[in-house]
Amino acid sequence: KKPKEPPVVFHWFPVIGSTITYGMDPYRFFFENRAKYGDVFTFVLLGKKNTVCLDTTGNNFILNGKLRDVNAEEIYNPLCGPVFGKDVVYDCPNAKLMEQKKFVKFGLTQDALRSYVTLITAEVEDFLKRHQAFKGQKGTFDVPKVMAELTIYTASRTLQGEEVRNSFDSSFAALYHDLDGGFSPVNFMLSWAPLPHNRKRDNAHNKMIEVYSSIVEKRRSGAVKKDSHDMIWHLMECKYKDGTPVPNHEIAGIMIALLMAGQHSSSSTIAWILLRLASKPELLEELLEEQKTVLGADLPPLTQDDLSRLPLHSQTVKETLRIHAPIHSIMRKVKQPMVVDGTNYTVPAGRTLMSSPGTSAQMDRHFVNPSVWDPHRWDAGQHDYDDADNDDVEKIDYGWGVVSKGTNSPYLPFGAGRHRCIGEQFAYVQLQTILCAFVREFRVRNVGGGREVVGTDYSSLFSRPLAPAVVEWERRN
Ligand code: HEM
Ligand SMILES: N#Cc1ccc(COc2ccc(/C=C/c3ccc(C(F)(F)[C@](O)(Cn4cnnn4)c4ccc(F)cc4F)nc3)cc2)cc1
Repeated sequence: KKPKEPPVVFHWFPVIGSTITYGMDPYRFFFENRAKYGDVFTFVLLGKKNTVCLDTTGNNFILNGKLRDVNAEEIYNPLCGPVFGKDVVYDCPNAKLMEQKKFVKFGLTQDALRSYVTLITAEVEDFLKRHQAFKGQKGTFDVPKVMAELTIYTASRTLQGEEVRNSFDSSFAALYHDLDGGFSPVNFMLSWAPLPHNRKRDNAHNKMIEVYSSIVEKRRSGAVKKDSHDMIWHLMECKYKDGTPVPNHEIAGIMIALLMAGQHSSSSTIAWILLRLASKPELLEELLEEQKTVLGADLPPLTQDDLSRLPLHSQTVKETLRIHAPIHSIMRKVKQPMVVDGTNYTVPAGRTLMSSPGTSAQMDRHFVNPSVWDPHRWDAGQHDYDDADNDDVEKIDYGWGVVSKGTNSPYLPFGAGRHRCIGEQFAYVQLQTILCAFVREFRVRNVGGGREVVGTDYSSLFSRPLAPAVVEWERRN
């Protein structure tokens, strides 16, 4: 007798299934169907059955799944392979990805992060003084558009290095744009199709591999002095466990992957932070107060050590990621039949599992008034569930550093388990530093002073604010 499978969400048409309702608003889709079917249910997305496993049990079941049971690269490589390149991330065995994550994690040293705070501050201050959108004393600006530009400058100046940063002022920006055109949900299905956006993607990818490889060659030749902590220098010195150094095309592919990851996640998050502050300007004043109280009224240049002494700034980032997680759906391919934790359902091999930590982060059983954006909810002692940094949380090392399994946490914006993010520390340094510099320079508020916030655009690979999202700015002092 066939084992019992999870209930299937009602749908009128085969293939289309629930694609539109899910694609328009994944969280609304998850909550509505959770009310009908519970935490585990199946829906049809572009002709494929996806079994969703929600809440902390579902997060743990999928994100801490065993390598022999769940597989990421089979789902992600058709989309990511042509963008990132050969032999990196999902275009190689998981063991090789674990080593590549170790390289990157170990490249983000305290010294590197310390130097990034200074570099990011310089980029932001220069940007806020010279950018077209910020001429004069006050005005308006389109937050998502302007923050995307600022993010790419701050990320390329630090992680990518001087040569890449300078090339963004010219050809590289166009290459990035064409490559990014291939980084969209339609390519979960059509990444192989000889469509114009894929030809542009492939052309841009090949040119970017060239750019990175020539940077590496020039540096190996000794023509360039090592005077920074960028990730290219670090990867040039890394060796795999079997002793082989990282080949140039893999250094290039990893750097492209870091560029795409960081750009979409950080620019969406900093945009949401500013849009939320514009809807709640009193919090902006509190942030400035925090800096003056902790760092001194003369607001000396920010250092990395300062960041850990500005709790309201990090809580602002933390709370924004709770409501506005850039990745709303995480997927894995089932390799052999699995009984779903906490149920008597079995999912067959070949099924796609979908986890949504962002959904558990908005459940009222875990957070009071979950739809209210309130950084103070994270004030010391206001919540009890296991935070990643307390010691009675189960920890595990997949070869790229010890991580908390995040087994019972309803708050996992960076995922959990072997595929957990290694960019969290960099993201926090980048986001908090941009926030600090912005708070010092500007007041922001909604046009007309309202307290509303724009809706979310779920149509691309990363959730982001619906654009354009224009707010008023005014230079302080
Ligand atoms: C606010 C910022 C960010 C958020 C919310 C975020 C979120 C995530 C999530 C949810 C995952 C797990 C994906 C999965 O399980 O399939 C992940 C993995 C990852 N992220 Fe991030 N990320 C952020 C920034 C970054 C940055 C800045 C980098 C690089 C510098 C980065 C590099 C990676 C890598 C390499 C992985 C591992 C993927 C794997 O092992 O399969 N992320 N991130
Ligand atoms: N009609 C309709 C209709 C239907 C459906 C939809 C939308 O449906 C969906 C469904 C699933 C998803 C999944 C998001 C997803 C997963 C993986 C990745 C990633 F792999 F790329 C990443 O994790 C990204 N990352 C990590 N850290 N920061 N960024 C990454 C890893 C390592 C790496 F090195 C570089 C990386 F950048 N990116 C994104 C998004 C949208 C719209 C419209």
